[in-house]
Amino acid sequence: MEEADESREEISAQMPSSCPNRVRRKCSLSGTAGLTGREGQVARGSRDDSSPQEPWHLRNMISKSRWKLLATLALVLAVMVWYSISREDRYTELFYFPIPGKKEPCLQGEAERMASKLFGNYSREQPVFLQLKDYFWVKTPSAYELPYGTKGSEDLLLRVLAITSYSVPESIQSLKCRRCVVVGNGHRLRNSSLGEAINKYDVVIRLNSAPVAGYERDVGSKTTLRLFYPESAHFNPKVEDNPDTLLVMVAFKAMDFHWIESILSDKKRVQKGFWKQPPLIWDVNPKQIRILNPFFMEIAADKLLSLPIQQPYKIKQKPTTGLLAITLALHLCDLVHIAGFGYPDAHHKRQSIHYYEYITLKSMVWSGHNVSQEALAIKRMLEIGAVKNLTYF
Ligand SMILES: CC(=O)N[C@H]1[C@H]([C@H](O)[C@H](O)CO)O[C@](OP(=O)(O)OC[C@H]2O[C@@H](n3ccc(N)nc3=O)[C@H](O)[C@@H]2O)(C(=O)O)C[C@@H]1O
Ligand SMILES: CO[C@@H]1[C@H](O)[C@@H](O)[C@H](O[C@H]2[C@H](O)[C@@H](NC(C)=O)[C@H](OCc3ccccc3)O[C@@H]2CO)O[C@@H]1CO
Repeated sequence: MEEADESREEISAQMPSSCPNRVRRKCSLSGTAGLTGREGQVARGSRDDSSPQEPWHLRNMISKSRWKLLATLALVLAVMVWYSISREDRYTELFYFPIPGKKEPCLQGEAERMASKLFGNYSREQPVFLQLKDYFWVKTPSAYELPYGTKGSEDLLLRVLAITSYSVPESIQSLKCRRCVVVGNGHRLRNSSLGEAINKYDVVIRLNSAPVAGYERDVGSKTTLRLFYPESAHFNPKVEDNPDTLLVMVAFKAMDFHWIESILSDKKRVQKGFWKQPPLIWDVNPKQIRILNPFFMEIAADKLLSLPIQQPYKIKQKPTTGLLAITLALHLCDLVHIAGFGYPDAHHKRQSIHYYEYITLKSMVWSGHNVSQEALAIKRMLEIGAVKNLTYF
């Protein structure tokens, strides 16, 4: 209070009484040095002022100045808060700590904005899963063959889509803001104690045959979507998944459609054409199966890894299932966090790459994945804030 009175006096002391109303602000800046006698008294807001209007104007101006001062302070404070938050983001961009027991703040449309930044001009209209209508009535012409498109596999696909579904479940559809976490299979999840935090996301995306049973403390137990291909399908999905988990098949070759059709329609199994034996008996509910739109593979390959569409080599380069899942999440979700991504560096070649088994980088020599290139793509996503990482990178 005292301070306020002082500042009022200070301002009023600088105010020449001769200032006309319209130039008051300018006038006040010119100062009152040398004001004496009555002039000085008026400038200080003297009570015996012959013009009864002046003290009111002075008070008005004082309160205006005070508001201006407060507004400036608030602005400075806001800038400081904004700056410190953005700095904090930069520090944590490679490693994000979820607050236990607290749901992540979710900004509707945020991942979509980030996806546009990353992928440039790309269609939001694409369905997440392939749908029968696109192959039944009007055959959707696809520019590419598998794995980036469905060209040449339409009839096979028609049969598969007739026995599977394509809808995004209402439980996901109805969410105002979708918080998603993509759980990679990396060794970094071991002893991470992230299970509880992972289970809190609306959508938990897992990959291949990554187990949860026995690893709940580190990786959680909720699985909303699991991306897989025949060679990576878990032999006992009921143990690792929830009854409502969507099993999303990523097709790399026509044989993958053959496999899922033979399983679901109980047709004769074909064993040739796979690089690893997939399950021949697979106990799943057909309602849980979806076929991922190859569009996401194209986006990951082209926009994130700059891979050529046509590859004349024996070992064709392709995105890992994890990178594909992040691409999908940026399309499906509003907030995308990741965990368990990142391979050991050259100095730790003998370190396991998985959280659930001992297997080294050597196993990936024929995989057609460029993990260094993928690391750069993920770092870029972390840097622009498109995704946040719950484990280190
Ligand atoms: C031998 C082999 O072919 N291994 C491939 C395996 C294998 O086919 C399945 O595990 C079988 O169940 O699958 C892959 O991947 P994998 O199943 O190992 O891991 C799933 C995804 O997690 C991310 N990851 C994994 C380990 C690690 N140290 N850092 C990571 O970032 C990657 O994004 C990875 O995609 C695959 O599908 O991409 C890629 C691997 O190259
Ligand atoms: C997302 O890719 C999946 C997995 O991560 C890859 O490791 C795997 O790569 C296999 C590749 O697809 C096979 N290629 C063909 C044409 O089937 C390859 O087959 C053996 C081979 C080896 C060397 C040269 C030619 C062929 O085996 C790779 C695994 O070692 O693909 C997965 C998707 O299917």
